[in-house]
Amino acid sequence: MSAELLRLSNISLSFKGVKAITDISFAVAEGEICALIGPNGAGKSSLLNVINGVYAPQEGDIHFAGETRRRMSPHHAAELGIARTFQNIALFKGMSVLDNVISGANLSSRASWAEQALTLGRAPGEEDRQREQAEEILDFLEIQPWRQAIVGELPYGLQKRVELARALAAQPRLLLLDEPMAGMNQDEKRAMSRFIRAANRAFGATVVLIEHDIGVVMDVSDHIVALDYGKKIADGDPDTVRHHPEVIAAYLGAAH
Ligand SMILES: Nc1ncnc2c1ncn2[C@@H]1O[C@H](COP(=O)(O)OP(=O)(O)OP(=O)(O)O)[C@@H](O)[C@H]1O
Repeated sequence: MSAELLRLSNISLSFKGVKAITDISFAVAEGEICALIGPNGAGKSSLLNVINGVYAPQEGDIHFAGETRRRMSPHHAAELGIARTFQNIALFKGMSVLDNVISGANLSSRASWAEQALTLGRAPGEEDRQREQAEEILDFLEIQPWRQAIVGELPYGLQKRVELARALAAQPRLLLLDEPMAGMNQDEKRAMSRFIRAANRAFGATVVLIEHDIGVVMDVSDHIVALDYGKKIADGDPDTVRHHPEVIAAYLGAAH
């Protein structure tokens, strides 16, 4: 069995006294694809925001790559190799596909921001390396034909793929994908699932994703954690979680 990359221990988070997450614990093994599922408002996005340091939980600890902490800044999370995509695409819409992907590489660059701005130190060689790597990722995700296209002018499904490319350019150890298939038709979802699986294998990135389409979730994930009203209701392999009575009741539409 693979080593643990991430473990959440007894995480609780509330907003002005309203509980979004209650006492959630689970572990993600290095190299796996883990899906967070649950109805609207179950706490899935909040949990991603805890993992990448945007929200500070009131209780609990996050263990990541050998470090344990209550919270970390988003900046530190990026340095540790945590990258993410967003429910509503967060790309530079007026820039080219290639430049967007290169901007993702900058997040993990060893040259400091000041060095890059002044093109001192490691920055010039770094720039070539980043461009080369960005081109490789564009090839891998089959978006090379649009490399010079302006992102905002591309169809939605392709923009989602560019966002995945940008996150991969940071060479993450942990990739957080918030609804990577949202708004896609079945063909686009199938293609995106294939790219996520391929990226997981080829780049060795562990993935935690949020997805509502249960068919896609069953197909793409090794491990599923189900939430309802901020609590964990099931945790295991897809087959176990699919047949869990609380999951059937809460998520798959049976009456409460
Ligand atoms: N910044 C915030 N301020 C106040 N309440 C919040 C905030 N973020 C989330 N919440 C609340 O926390 C709860 C969990 O929300 P969250 O967005 O994490 O759920 P979700 O499972 O991702 O839902 P969805 O599938 O609709 O995206 C909800 O009740 C939500 O209203």
